[in-house]
Amino acid sequence: MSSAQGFLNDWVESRVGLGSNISNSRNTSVSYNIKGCWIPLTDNGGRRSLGSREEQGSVRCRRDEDRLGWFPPHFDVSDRMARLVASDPVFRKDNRAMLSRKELFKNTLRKAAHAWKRIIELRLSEEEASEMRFYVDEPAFTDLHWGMFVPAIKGQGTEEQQQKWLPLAYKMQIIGCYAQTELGHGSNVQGLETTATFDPESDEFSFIWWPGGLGKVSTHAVVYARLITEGQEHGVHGFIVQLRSLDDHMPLPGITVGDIGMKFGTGAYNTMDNGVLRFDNVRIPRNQMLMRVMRVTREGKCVQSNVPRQLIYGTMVYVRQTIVSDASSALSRAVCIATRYSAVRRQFGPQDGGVETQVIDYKTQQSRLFPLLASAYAFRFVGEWLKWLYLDVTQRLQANDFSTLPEAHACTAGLKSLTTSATADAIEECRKLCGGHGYLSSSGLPELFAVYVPACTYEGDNVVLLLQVARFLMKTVSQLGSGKKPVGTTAYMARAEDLLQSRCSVQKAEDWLKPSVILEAFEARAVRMCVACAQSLSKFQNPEEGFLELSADLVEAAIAHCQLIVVSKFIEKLQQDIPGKGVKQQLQILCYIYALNLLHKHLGDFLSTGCITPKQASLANDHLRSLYSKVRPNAIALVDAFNYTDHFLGSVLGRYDGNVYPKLYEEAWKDPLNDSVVPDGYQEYIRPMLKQQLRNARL
Ligand SMILES: CCCCCCCC/C=C\CCCCCCC/C=C/C(=O)SCCNC(=O)CCNC(=O)[C@H](O)C(C)(C)COP(=O)(O)OP(=O)(O)OC[C@H]1O[C@@H](n2cnc3c(N)ncnc32)[C@H](O)[C@@H]1OP(=O)(O)O
Ligand SMILES: Cc1cc2nc3c(=O)[nH]c(=O)nc-3n(C[C@H](O)[C@H](O)[C@H](O)COP(=O)(O)OP(=O)(O)OC[C@H]3O[C@@H](n4cnc5c(N)ncnc54)[C@H](O)[C@@H]3O)c2cc1C
Repeated sequence: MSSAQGFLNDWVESRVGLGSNISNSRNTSVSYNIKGCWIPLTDNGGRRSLGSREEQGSVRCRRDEDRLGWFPPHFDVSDRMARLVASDPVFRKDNRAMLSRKELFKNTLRKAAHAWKRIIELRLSEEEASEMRFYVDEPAFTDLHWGMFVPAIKGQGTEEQQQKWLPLAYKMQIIGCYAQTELGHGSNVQGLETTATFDPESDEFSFIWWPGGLGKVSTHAVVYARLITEGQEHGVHGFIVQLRSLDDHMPLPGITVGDIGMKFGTGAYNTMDNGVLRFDNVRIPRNQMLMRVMRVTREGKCVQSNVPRQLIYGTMVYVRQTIVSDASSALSRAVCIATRYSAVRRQFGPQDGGVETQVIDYKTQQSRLFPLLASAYAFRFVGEWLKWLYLDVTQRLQANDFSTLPEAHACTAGLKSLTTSATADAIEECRKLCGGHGYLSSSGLPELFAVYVPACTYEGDNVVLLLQVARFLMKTVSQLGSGKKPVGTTAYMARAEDLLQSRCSVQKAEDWLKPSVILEAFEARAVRMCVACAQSLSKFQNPEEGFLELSADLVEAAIAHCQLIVVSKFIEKLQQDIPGKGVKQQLQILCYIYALNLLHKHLGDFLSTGCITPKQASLANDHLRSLYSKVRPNAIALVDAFNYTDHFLGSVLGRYDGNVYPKLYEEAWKDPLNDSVVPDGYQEYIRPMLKQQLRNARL
C-alpha cells in the first residue's frame, strides 16, 4: 500500500493527467523502456561528443510499441513530472548552496506550498504527485507527512481512527510527523523513555518526551511512548498528539518545540526541520492512542487484538522499502554524472601527440565506474521486487495471515542497509571519479552525498538492521533440522547440506557466464557463513551473549545473504521477456558485472568458505575485465536511459550536451564572491597587511 493511497479519492472528484501542456521535446529514433527508463542503444560507440541534443541525432526517444508490457506505466508520468518541475522557476535549486539556513528553509516551504497548489490545480494522481515530489528533489516536511505520519495512522489506527484523522491529513488541514527517536534512544525503540500514562479520572494521557521530528511545521505528530495503565507497562505504542495551534501555529500548552540545528553539509538535508520536542504533562484524549494492536478501555484495561505487536513497527517497514528504490535513484544520478563526465574528460594520450584519451577508456576508471552502473540497475530491480513483497505482506496482514511478516522485516531491513551503504559509498566514489571538478558544488555530487548519507542512519542504523537480518537467519538455520522448510528468500537453505559440500564447476573464464554457476557460488557462500555463525553460537551457553560476541561475523553473514537476494532478483528479471534489440544482452552484462565485482570485493568470504578456488577467482577477475569492454560502447546510453533532466541532475559535469568547460567557467562567475572585483574585507584586512609588509621591506 502506498503512502498517500486514496488521498485523492477523498477530495478530488476525477483524475486528470497533465495532458498537452507539457511538451515532450524529444525527436525520433529507437530506444527501449526499462521500467521507467530507456536504453537507447547507441551506434556511435557511446562516444557522444559535445554539442546539443539535436546535433547528436537524438538517440533518445521512445516509441509506444517499444514499451515493455510487464513494466508499470510509469515512464510517461515520470517524464511529464520531470519536465513540469524543470520548467517551473519556483522549483529552481541551483542557488541552494548560497542560501542561509533561514532562506533555504523558507524557500522549501514555498516550494512545498507551490507543489501542493499545482497538485490541486492540475488534479494530479497520487503517482504523479509522488513523481513530482521526487523531481522537486528537496527533503521537506511533506515527506514525513505523506511518508510516515499518514502510513502510521493507516497501519496502526483502528477504522474509526482512520476515518477521523486521514481526511484531515489528506487535505493537509493538519500536517504530521513521526516522532519516535529521543535524545538518548533511537535504535532501541523498546528503551524509549517517553511515557504515556493513562489517567482514568479524566480519560486522558500525560507525556514527557524528547523526539526527533519536525521542528517548525508539523501541527501533529504520531509520538511513540511506553504505555502505562493501572501502574503497569504495556510496551511502546503510537499516539496522535497535536503540537501546534491550527489558528496561529503556536505550540500548545506544555509543549516546547524547535529545530535541532544545522546538519551535515550546506543545503542538503537542511531544508528539513528536524526538531526537538519536550512534553510537560501534556494531556491527550484516550482515543488518540493508535489502537489497532492494543486497545485501552475507558476503565484503563488493555485489550490485545489478534495482530502481532510488531505491527507497531510497520511504518518503518514501509519506509525501508521505499528507501531501497530511492537508493537506485540516487545512485543512478551519481553514476550518470560520473559517466557523462568521464566521456568528456581527457587526460594523457598517445605518444604521437594525437588527441588525449577519454578517461572513461582507462580500465581503472571502468573498473570503478561500471560496477556502480550495474548496481544502479540491480537496486532498481530489487526495489521493484521489494515493492511487490511489501504489497503481498500488506494484503496478507489484512487477511490475518502474519506468516510472511518476519521475512518482510528481514528483507526490508537488510536491503535498506545494503543499498544505502553501497549508494553512499558510490556517490563519494563518483565524486572522485570526476577528479578535482567533482569537488565543486556545481558538480552536484557534494550535495547529493550530503543529502543522501543520513539514509545509512535513519529508518534504522545500517548495522543494527543487519543484526536483525542475522537474527532471522540464525532462527532459520536452527529450524533446518526440525522439518520446517525455509521459504522465500531463504529457500536455498533447504539445500544447505548440498551447498555445504558443493564445488564450483568453473574451469575457464566463460564458465562464469552461467547464471546458475553465479547463483550457486553466492548461495554456498551465504549458507556456509550462516552455518559457521550458528555453529559458533551454539558454543555459548547464553545465546544473547554469543550473539553480542559474534555480532561482527553475523553482520558479514547477513550481508552475504542480502547480496544473494540482489543477485538472484537481477537474474530473475533477466529470465523475463525483454524486447528490444540488444537490451537484454546489455542487462545481462551488467548483471554479471554486479555479481562478479561483488565476488572480487568479497573474495575472502568465497575463498575462506571454500566456495571457489584461487584459480576460479582469478578466472572471474579475467572475465570481469572483458565485460567492461562490452559495456563501454553503450555506457552513455545506459545512463541516458535514466532519463534525467539537467534540472534534476543539477550538475555541470553531468550535462546532457556535454558542454562542461564553458559552463564551469560561467558557473564560477555566479558565486557571490565574484560580485565585486575587490573583495569585501580588503580595506580592513588585506591592505593593512600588504602595507605592513611594504613598511617592513623598506626598513
Ligand atoms: C501528495 C504528495 C505525495 C507525496 C508522497 C511522498 C511519499 C514519501 C514517501 C517516502 C518518504 C519517506 C521519507 C523518509 C525520510 C526518513 C526520515 C527518517 C525517519 C526515521 O528515522 S523514523 C525512526 C526510525 N527508527 C528506527 O528505525 C529504529 C530502529 N530500531 C528498530 O527498528 C527496532 O527497535 C529494532 C528492530 C532494532 C529492535 O527492536 P526490538 O528490540 O523490539 O526487537 P527485537 O527484540 O530485536 O525483536 C523482537 C521481534 O520483533 C521483530 N521485529 C523487529 N522489528 C520488526 C519490524 N519492523 N517488523 C516486523 N518484525 C519486527 C524481530 O525480528 C523479533 O522477532 P522474533 O521475536 O525474533 O521473531
Ligand atoms: C537526517 C535524519 C532524519 C531523521 N528523521 C527522524 C524522524 O523523522 N523521526 C524519528 O523518530 N527519528 C528520526 N531520525 C532518527 C533516526 O531514526 C535514528 O538516528 C536512527 O534510528 C539511529 O539511532 P541512534 O541515533 O540512536 O543511533 P545509535 O543506536 O546510538 O547508533 C550509534 C552507533 O551504535 C551502534 N549500535 C547501536 N546499537 C547497536 C547494537 N545493538 N549492536 C551493535 N551496534 C549498535 C550503531 O551501529 C552506531 O554505530 C532521523 C535521523 C537522521 C540522521
